[in-house]
Amino acid sequence: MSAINLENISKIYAPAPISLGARLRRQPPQPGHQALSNVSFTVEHGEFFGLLGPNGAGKTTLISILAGLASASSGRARVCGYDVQTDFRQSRRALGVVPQELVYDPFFTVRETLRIQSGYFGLRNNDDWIDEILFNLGLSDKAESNMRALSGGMKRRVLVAQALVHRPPVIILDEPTAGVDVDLRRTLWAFISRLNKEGHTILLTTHYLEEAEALCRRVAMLKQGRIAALDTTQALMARVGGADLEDAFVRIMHDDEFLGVTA
Ligand SMILES: Nc1ncnc2c1ncn2[C@@H]1O[C@H](COP(=O)(O)OP(=O)(O)OP(=O)(O)O)[C@@H](O)[C@H]1O
Repeated sequence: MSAINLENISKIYAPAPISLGARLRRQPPQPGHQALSNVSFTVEHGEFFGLLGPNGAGKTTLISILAGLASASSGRARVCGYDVQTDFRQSRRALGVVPQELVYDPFFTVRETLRIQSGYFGLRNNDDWIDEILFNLGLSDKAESNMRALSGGMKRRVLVAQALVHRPPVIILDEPTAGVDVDLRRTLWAFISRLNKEGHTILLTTHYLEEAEALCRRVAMLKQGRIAALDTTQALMARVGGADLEDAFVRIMHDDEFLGVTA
C-alpha cells in the first residue's frame, strides 16, 4: 500500500455561468477547462517527492483532489490506501496539507488555532505535541499572539503547524516557501527533513528548483495538466542534460517531445 496513489486522474472545471448578454446574443456555451489529463503516479511511504510545473500546470488542483477539496472528473486517488472520496475521513486523517494561500481566522491566538485544528481530528490534550511543533517552527514565543498580529512569514509557519497537529503520515506542502525569508526556509526544511527521516512521506510543490533538487529524491513534472516527466531527480538530470534541475525543467517545459511522456 502506497502513501499516495493516483490512477488516471482528470479534472475538467465547469465553465463560468453564461451571462444574460451572451445568452441574448445566442453565444454558444464555453467548454470547461481541462486542468488535469490522465495523471497517474505513486508515492511510496517515506519518500520526499517533488511535484513541479509552471503556473497553471495543475499542481494545486491535484493537491485539492488529494485533500478532498475538489473532486476528480475521472480517475481514482488514494492516500495510504484510502480512497479520497469513498473513505474521505480516513484519507483526510492520513494527510496534512500546507496550503499555498494564507488562510486563517484573525480572532484566535496561535495556540487556539492549533487546538481548534486538533479538535477537528478529535484530539484533546494535544498541547505537548503543539508545543513541540511550535518550538521546531520557531513559534514558541508567538503561542499567545493573535493571528492577525503576525507577519506573513509567521502566519505561514502557523499553517505548517496546523497541517501537523494530527501527526499525519503524509504531508503535502504547496509552495511553502513562496515569499518567505531565509530564516524560515532553513527552519522549515530542517523540521520537514527531520519528519521525513522519522518516516513521514513528503510531497512538495515549489517553483524553487534548487530546493527540489536538494530535497526530493523523485520528481514528477506537470505540463498543461499532463505528466511530462517522472523519475528520480538524478536520473532525470542525467537523461535530459543541463547543469541542474532548473535546466532540465526548462528543457522539458520547452520541448513538446515531453508532453504526456512518462519515464
Ligand atoms: N476553480 C477553478 N475554476 C476554473 N479553473 C480553475 C480553477 N482552479 C484552477 N483553475 C485552472 O486550472 C488550471 C490549473 O490551475 P492550478 O491552480 O491547479 O495550477 P498550479 O500548477 O497550482 O499553478 P501555480 O503554480 O500558479 O500555483 C489553471 O489554468 C487554472 O486557471
